[in-house]
Amino acid sequence: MSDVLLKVEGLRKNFGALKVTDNVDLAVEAGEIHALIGPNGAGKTTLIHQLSGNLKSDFGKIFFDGRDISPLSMQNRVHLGLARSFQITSILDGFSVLENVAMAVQARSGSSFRFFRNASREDDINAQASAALARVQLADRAHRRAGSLSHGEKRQLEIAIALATGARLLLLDEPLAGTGHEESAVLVDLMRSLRGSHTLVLIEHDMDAVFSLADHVSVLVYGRVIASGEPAAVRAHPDVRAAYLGEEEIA
Ligand SMILES: Nc1ncnc2c1ncn2[C@@H]1O[C@H](COP(=O)(O)OP(=O)(O)OP(=O)(O)O)[C@@H](O)[C@H]1O
Repeated sequence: MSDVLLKVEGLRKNFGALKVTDNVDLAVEAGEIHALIGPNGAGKTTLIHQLSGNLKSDFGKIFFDGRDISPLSMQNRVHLGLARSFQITSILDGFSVLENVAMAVQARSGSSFRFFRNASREDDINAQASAALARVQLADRAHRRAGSLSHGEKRQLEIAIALATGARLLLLDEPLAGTGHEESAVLVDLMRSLRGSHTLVLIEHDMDAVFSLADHVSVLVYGRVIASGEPAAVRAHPDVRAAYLGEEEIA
């Protein structure tokens, strides 16, 4: 039985005369890894901006857990559990890795904490931050300066920060961009480990990673979804093969 967490209906965004996203429908099931692929300029990043609330849509609706979130700000969407990594989070290089995550926990808890002593509140925040770091395999870096992390570790930290905001659905814009082979393998394992407990929507150009990771692939071309389904079916789709001719290798 399907359990759709994110549903998109007829979403559009024009920049002047350019239809950047054009009547996009999507259904993302809870717990799945859903990859958005498509040639350069297809509208993938714009769509992610629309989903996160960073960009207002011209038409269409977005439902998150059954609720119409189309009118909500990015901040309100984050509160509901929809977070865009690599955008809402900016790592503060001068703070420790743990402090970076603790700030996200604190931002989520806001004034809802009712502790008598500050120390117990701080302990609780640090415990939650440590749990998020353990989840992304960065526990041993907790007390390092965030600025000293490698590029791949910073991406792991960004995911920990998104988890610490209480995100149920993570929007990831090219999580593997700029990572080396080993870093990329760590991040792929990390994303795979989140399957089930979290829902991931990711844009990715690394087709090997996409087809090894994704449960569902949607293909955007000129702002339209030309195919959406299980990876094997999407890969074999003639329109998809035609769209990728001369682009990235999809086979
Ligand atoms: N703010 C903007 N104003 C005008 N045009 C824009 C704006 N943002 C994006 N575009 C245009 O919209 C189209 C889609 O851009 P978008 O970045 O969403 O594509 P993409 O699929 O993410 O591409 P890539 O894979 O290269 O990152 C492009 O032609 C781009 O030039």
